[in-house]
Amino acid sequence: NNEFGVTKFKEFPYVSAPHRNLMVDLVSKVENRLGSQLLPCSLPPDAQYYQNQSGSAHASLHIRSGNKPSHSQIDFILGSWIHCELPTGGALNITSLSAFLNPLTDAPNFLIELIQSSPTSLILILDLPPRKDLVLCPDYLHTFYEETQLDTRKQILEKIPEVKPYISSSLYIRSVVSPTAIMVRIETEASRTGRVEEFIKDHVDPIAKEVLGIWLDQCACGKREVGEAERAILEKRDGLIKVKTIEVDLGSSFPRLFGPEVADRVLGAIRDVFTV
Ligand SMILES: C=CC1=C(C)/C(=C/C2=NC(=C3\c4[nH]c(Cc5[nH]c(C=O)c(C)c5CC)c(C)c4C(=O)[C@@H]3C(=O)OC)/[C@@H](CCC(=O)O)[C@@H]2C)NC1=O
Repeated sequence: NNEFGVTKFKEFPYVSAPHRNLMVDLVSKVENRLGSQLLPCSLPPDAQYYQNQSGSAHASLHIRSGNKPSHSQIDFILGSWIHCELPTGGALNITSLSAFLNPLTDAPNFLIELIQSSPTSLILILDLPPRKDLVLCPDYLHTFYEETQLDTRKQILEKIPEVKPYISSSLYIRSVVSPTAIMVRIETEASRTGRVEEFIKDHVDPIAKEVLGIWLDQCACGKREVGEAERAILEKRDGLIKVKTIEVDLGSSFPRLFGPEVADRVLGAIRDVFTV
């Protein structure tokens, strides 16, 4: 019975056109390529759209699980947007799309997050987080990170003057990303309005679509041999990452943004999907 019933997840409201277009295009690219393998979103409606008591924070969550493991190596695809009005008059917008594979393959997952906390600054996280130890498996490093040239895209972005590395305060987060992870913050002068939108349109959009394309071709639709013992190790590692990233990303921000009751409900719904 909330007005979000009419605001579809896929409209990514509250963000600029280039930001919305990018997220809509990425979700469509995933659904067009993997749609036949994905079940419809089965989250309860009050987890698909939720808001805080005062209505100053609105959010949407969309999770589609892969068909039974025998038919798909997709664990689930998760899309989300969060909009919070800040007391300073600005707004916090976090949009994210993540794709998790199941132990039928050991290929990397996909993650993009755009975190905008002011009209002149944006944090971009774009990575194929590894699912195996890169020291123990040199061919994994070669196949997914060297051959795919992911580092060249990272270098292109970091050449842009307003782009600075984003160093997460969480050592855990730093430990789960790949060596080619794009974790940057762009800070523009207040006078240069529209610069962040230009950056998203000219640089983030094409690179994000290329990285997603690599993930779809080489990871989601690639074939990897995974033995029984290895599958058990993958299952454990994947489970630990899901539990821990919910805690790091959402554990403190959700109760603060949505209050304990809504936070518990939505985190519970996410955990139900994450820890199958
Ligand atoms: C595996 C690789 C990962 C990386 C590299 C990674 C990075 C980061 N995400 C952060 C955050 C974040 N993300 C989301 C989306 C989201 N995350 C999950 C997780 O299960 C779900 C289910 C959803 C959809 C609801 C929200 C809502 C949210 C924050 O509030 C938080 C933030 O904006 O703080 C500024 C930052 C926390 C650490 C830091 O402050 O530096 C950091 C940038 N997060 C990873 O998982």
